[in-house]
Amino acid sequence: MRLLALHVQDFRNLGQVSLSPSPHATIAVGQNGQGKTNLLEALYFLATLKPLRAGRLSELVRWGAPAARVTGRFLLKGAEREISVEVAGGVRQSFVDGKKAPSLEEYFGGVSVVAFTPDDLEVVKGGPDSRRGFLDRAVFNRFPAFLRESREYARALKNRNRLLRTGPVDSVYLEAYDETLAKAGARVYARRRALMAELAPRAQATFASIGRTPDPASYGYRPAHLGELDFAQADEAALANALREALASRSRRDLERGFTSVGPHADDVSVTLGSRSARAYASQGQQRALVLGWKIAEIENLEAATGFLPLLLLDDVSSELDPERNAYLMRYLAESGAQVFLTTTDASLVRAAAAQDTLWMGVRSGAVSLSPPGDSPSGLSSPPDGGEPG
Ligand SMILES: Nc1ncnc2c1ncn2[C@@H]1O[C@H](COP(=O)(O)OP(=O)(O)OP(=O)(O)O)[C@@H](O)[C@H]1O
Repeated sequence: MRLLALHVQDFRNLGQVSLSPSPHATIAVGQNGQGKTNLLEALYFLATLKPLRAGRLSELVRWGAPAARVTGRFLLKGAEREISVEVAGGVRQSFVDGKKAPSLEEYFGGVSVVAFTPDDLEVVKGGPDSRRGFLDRAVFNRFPAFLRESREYARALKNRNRLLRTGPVDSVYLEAYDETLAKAGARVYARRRALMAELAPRAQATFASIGRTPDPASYGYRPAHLGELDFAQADEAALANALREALASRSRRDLERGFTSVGPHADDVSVTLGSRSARAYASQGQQRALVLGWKIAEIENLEAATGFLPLLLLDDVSSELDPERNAYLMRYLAESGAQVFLTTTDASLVRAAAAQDTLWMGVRSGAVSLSPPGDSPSGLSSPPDGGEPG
């Protein structure tokens, strides 16, 4: 898979951007607050239909503009196809080759992306919700149908919570809501479990080579409150049963509190180092190495599963990693052959990922200036005047 062309219109502070990315590294250099992350976010949104940071879709539309639109032309299995996503009036619409996308499967058609941001580096010590988001992003990348499945779960959860808040509830009525929630929840459990089965061993192995510690890492997911269930082996019907029972047994408490206390939305991912909680005991450098191990595993896992390397989006992570781990990452990117987009305020931090055909771009006040391929800002360790190389 390769992105041949990208067009962005009125997305956040970006007015109009058209570029033909390098098959390898495309690097956006600029000072803080200029629009570098917005460019990656546009690409992430195109490839996943999910915002990277925004809470609401309307945040993605450039202030004062009626709509935001991102279009990408991809080379996939020898054929070219164009996908677009548009946001207008808080509503998203997706297109394939200029026509409304008939289905998500048709839209994605093999496009996949892995993003790596400074927020990811904080995930080990953050709260369960950020780890869940982190896990689910990997699940979306691996199983695009999860976009719809997780929404179904979110809808069922919202409906049950609304019912709990409206006061005394007929138990037969509540059971019907539990049934819907349990089925949708079982799907989410199964998807997360499948992803973890593939990813965790790879992440553990990658960490072993970058962690600089004799302690092994482990990454695990086990839903809470499912009793004696053998989570690793249970089929989807058994998962749904277990969740239905957990919902029923906690319904009094849920009614008192007005929200659902069990289900995939309340789970956590455990990350341990030498069998101790990494959140509680790992150093900051170790925590970041644990995340780096996970991200590299995600890339390799997607390649193994789909036969393609995903697009890689790295938002200013180099300045957050120590020099040794940054060097590891840059070497990995250069050797992997992946198509990668990097942002940085300091070109010297990412130069090791650049090859002869790197496309360097400067980003300033939402405008992108391009340097011809190969015209790297050599000797430019800190780009002058807002980072317009070349
Ligand atoms: N919907 C929007 N319309 C117009 N401008 C927006 C919108 N959303 C965000 N911005 C602007 O985008 C800018 C931030 O861009 P971005 O996050 O891409 O910065 P950056 O270049 O990655 O900076 P940093 O290096 O600090 O991460 C801010 O000036 C913000 O006000």
